[in-house]
Amino acid sequence: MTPPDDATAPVRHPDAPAPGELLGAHYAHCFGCGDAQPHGLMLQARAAEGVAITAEFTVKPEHQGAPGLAHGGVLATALDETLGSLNWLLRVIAVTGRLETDFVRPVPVDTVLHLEAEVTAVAGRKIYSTAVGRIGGPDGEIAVRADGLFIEVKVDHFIDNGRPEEIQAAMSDPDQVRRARAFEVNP
Ligand SMILES: CCCCCCCCCCCCCCCC(=O)SCCNC(=O)CCNC(=O)[C@H](O)C(C)(C)COP(=O)(O)OP(=O)(O)OC[C@H]1O[C@@H](n2cnc3c(N)ncnc32)[C@H](O)[C@@H]1OP(=O)(O)O
Repeated sequence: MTPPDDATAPVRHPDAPAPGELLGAHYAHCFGCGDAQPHGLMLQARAAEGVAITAEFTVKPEHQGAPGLAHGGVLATALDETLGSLNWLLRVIAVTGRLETDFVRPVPVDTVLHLEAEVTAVAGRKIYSTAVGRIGGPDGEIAVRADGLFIEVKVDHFIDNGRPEEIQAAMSDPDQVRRARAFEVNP
C-alpha cells in the first residue's frame, strides 16, 4: 500500500466537478451510492479542493451488525465507495484492488458518518488513496479509517464481466452511456 518511488502526485481533471458540487450516483443500483437501492447506503459525495471529496452516510437499522451498531462490512463499503468516488475527479475508471480498514470506534444506528478522502499518489494504473470517517460532526472523532489501492480499468471490464441483463440496461440508459463515453474520450 506504499506508493513506489516513481509515483506522482494526482492531477485533478480540468472537467472535474467544482469544489462543493455533488458528484451524484455513478449507477442508480449501486449499493454504495445508488438511489434505486432502498437498503443501500445512498452515500452522497461532494467534490472538495484538489483530488479530494467529502461524503455523508446515515446508518440505518438495515445496516446493523450488533444490536444498534453499524456492521463493519457496511462501514467498509462506505469507505470503499468514498475512495472509489475520488476517481471521478481524475476522470479515470478504476476498481478496488486492495482496501485496508481500521475500525476505531463503534458507530450507532442513526449516526451520520462524515467521510473525507483524498488521492495521495498515482503510479501507472495504480491509484493510492486514503479516507477517514468521523462521528458527531465533520470535525468529530475518527470512527473508521481506510487506505485504498484502485486499479484503472477500461469500460470493457464491466461489459465483459457484468451480468448481461444489467449491462444491457446500463448501455441503454442515456445517462449511463454519456458518463461512460465521457470517461472514454477524456481519459
Ligand atoms: C455500461 C457500463 C458502464 C460502467 C460505468 C463505470 C462506472 C464506474 C464503476 C466504479 C465502481 C466503483 C464501486 C466502488 C469500488 C468497488 O467496490 S469496485 C469492485 C471491487 N473490485 C473488483 O471487483 C476488482 C476485481 N479485480 C480485478 O478485476 C482485477 O484483479 C484488477 C483489479 C482489474 C487487476 O487486474 P489486471 O487489470 O489484470 O491488473 P494487473 O496487471 O494484475 O495489475 C496491475 C497493477 O496493479 C497491482 N495490483 C492489482 N491487484 C492488486 C491488489 N489486489 N493489491 C495490490 N496490487 C494490486 C499489480 O501488482 C500491478 O502492479 P504493477 O505491476 O503495475 O506495479
